[in-house]
Parts: sequence; C-alpha cells; structure tokens
Amino acid sequence: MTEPEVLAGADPRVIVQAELLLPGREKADISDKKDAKPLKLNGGSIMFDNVHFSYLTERKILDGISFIVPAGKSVAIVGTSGSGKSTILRLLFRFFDADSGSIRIDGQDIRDATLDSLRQSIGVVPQDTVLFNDTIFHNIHYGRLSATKEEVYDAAKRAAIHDTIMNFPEKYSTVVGERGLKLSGGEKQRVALARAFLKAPAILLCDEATSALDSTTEAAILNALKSLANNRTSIFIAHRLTTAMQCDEIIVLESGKVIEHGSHDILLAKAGRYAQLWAQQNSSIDALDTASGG
Ligand SMILES: Nc1ncnc2c1ncn2[C@@H]1O[C@H](COP(=O)(O)OP(=O)(O)OP(=O)(O)O)[C@@H](O)[C@H]1O
Repeated sequence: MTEPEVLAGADPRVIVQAELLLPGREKADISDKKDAKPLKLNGGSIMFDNVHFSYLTERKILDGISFIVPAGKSVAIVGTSGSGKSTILRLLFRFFDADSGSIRIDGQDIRDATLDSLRQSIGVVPQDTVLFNDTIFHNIHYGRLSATKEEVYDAAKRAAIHDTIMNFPEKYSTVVGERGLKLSGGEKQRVALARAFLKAPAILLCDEATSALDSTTEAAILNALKSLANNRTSIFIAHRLTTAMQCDEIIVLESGKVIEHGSHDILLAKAGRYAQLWAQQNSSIDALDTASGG
C-alpha cells in the first residue's frame, strides 16, 4: 500500500487523540500486554462492568459504571457537562485504563487485546474534527488509507459532502485546514462522517457537536449518522435529546454513575431525571421559537 506523501508517518492515533483528549493529565502509559492478542470481533457488543476511573486520585470521575450495548444496537449517553460522558469513550479507545472493573468487546477484556486491533475496530465521529493542511481528498482518505478513489467519493456522497466539495475551487484537490480553505463546523463534521464511512468499523463512537447548525445541515448530518450507525454497535454522546430518543437505549449519567437507563418512552413514563431534561430542552426550544416569532 502506498500512502499519500503527506500522511506518511502520520499515526492514525495522533489525530483521534487530538479529537478525543482534553488537554490535561495523561494518566497511564497504555501499551500492549506481552501476551496481547488481536481482538476477535463478532458483532462488536460492548460491556462496561462496574468501571471505576479517576484522572487524579482525589477525584472520582466514573463511579461503578455498568451497561451493555448489544451487537448492532445503539446507546445514547446523556448527562450534564463534566458527568464523564467523553471519559467513557476515552476508556473504550484505551487512552486510559479503568482503575477497577472491566470493559469487554464481544466478551474479550480490551486490556488483553492489541491496541491496533482495538482501535481499528472503532470509528470515531468527534465533536470537533481535526483537519490536515492537505487536500480534502487526503483528509477523507485518511479514514482508510487502502481505499480507492471511488471509495473515497462514495464515502463523501454518503456523508452528504460530495456536492459541497464539487463546488470548491479545485474540487477534491482543494487544500483545507489552517492554511487552506476553512471549513464550517457542519462541513468538518461531514468530513468526520466520510472518514467513518470509509473505515466501516464494527463499533461507532459519536460525540455529537454542540455547535448550532442550520436545520438543513443538521438534518443531512443526522441522516448520514443514522445510516452509518445502522447495524453497527454505536455509542452516541447526545447533547440533543432528539438524537438520544432515536437510540435503542439511553443512559443517564450523573456524577459518574448511571442513574437511569431505558428507552425514550420508558424514561419519559418514569418521570425522573431524563423526563426532567426532556422538559427543560423542550421549554428552551419553545422559548427560542417564541422569541423568533416561530
Ligand atoms: N485529562 C484529564 N485530566 C484531569 N481531569 C480531566 C481530564 N479529562 C477530563 N477531566 C475531568 O473529568 C470530568 C469528566 O470529563 P468528561 O470530558 O468525561 O465530561 P463530559 O460529561 O464529556 O462533559 P462535556 O459534556 O462538557 O463534554 C470533568 O470534570 C473534566 O474536567
């Protein structure tokens, strides 16, 4: 496989690291165990079993988290800022290891798997996508360097960004990033989606962007995400509960604990924390509508 020049030597982990890690303390030196084996995938079911984790000893972030995502199903994690949602994704990607408890994929403890095989089986659609100062083609191709041109175009089409690219001054050869054409938040998200379509991972992790998008772009992105998540084991960090409600199960996280879980309807009927968040989000949308005369 010949890699495009600019990406030669670029470790795919570096970019995801930039996207998933907050600047802060790196806790553990994560590396392969001596007897680590490649992960054997069988649908990609995920299990968190009583996971405890803290970045700094004095402050517990995850306090006994347990949940299951059956193969091919989707789970949304909702909770206030700082409740530990992104930390769950970081542990699954093994930027850090749990202090106690275990995380399993298809029954295998992820600490027993090689890092490469683990990370190859997971696609990430982050909140904020990192772009290389290179062509838009390379920026998408990066999702899977062995992909053909046609596969890159196809991924861009599925991510609803192909038409936008065809309107760029040099189409797929247009340089983007800091020193090139600046992409909007919505365009960057679609680049991340196109990369994920190209990677076609068994497991999809998505950190929904909080930035406001116009409703057409948002609908296009949601549709693309839905088709990407279809038949894939997926975890969504959902900031909009309208995204959460489309998942098979919703987990409500508070102070590092799962305080409620179930489907949207079950959680609304329960009239607990989720129902409260739902009412809050709807009333702020109503308020916005009233303010804008809608
Ligand atoms: N590398 C780090 N070192 C120390 N503390 C950290 C580190 N990363 C995150 N934290 C702290 O851990 C807590 C949980 O962070 P996390 O990013 O998981 O929250 P979150 O629920 O995803 O929040 P948000 O919705 O705002 O993204 C926060 O209080 C955060 O400050």
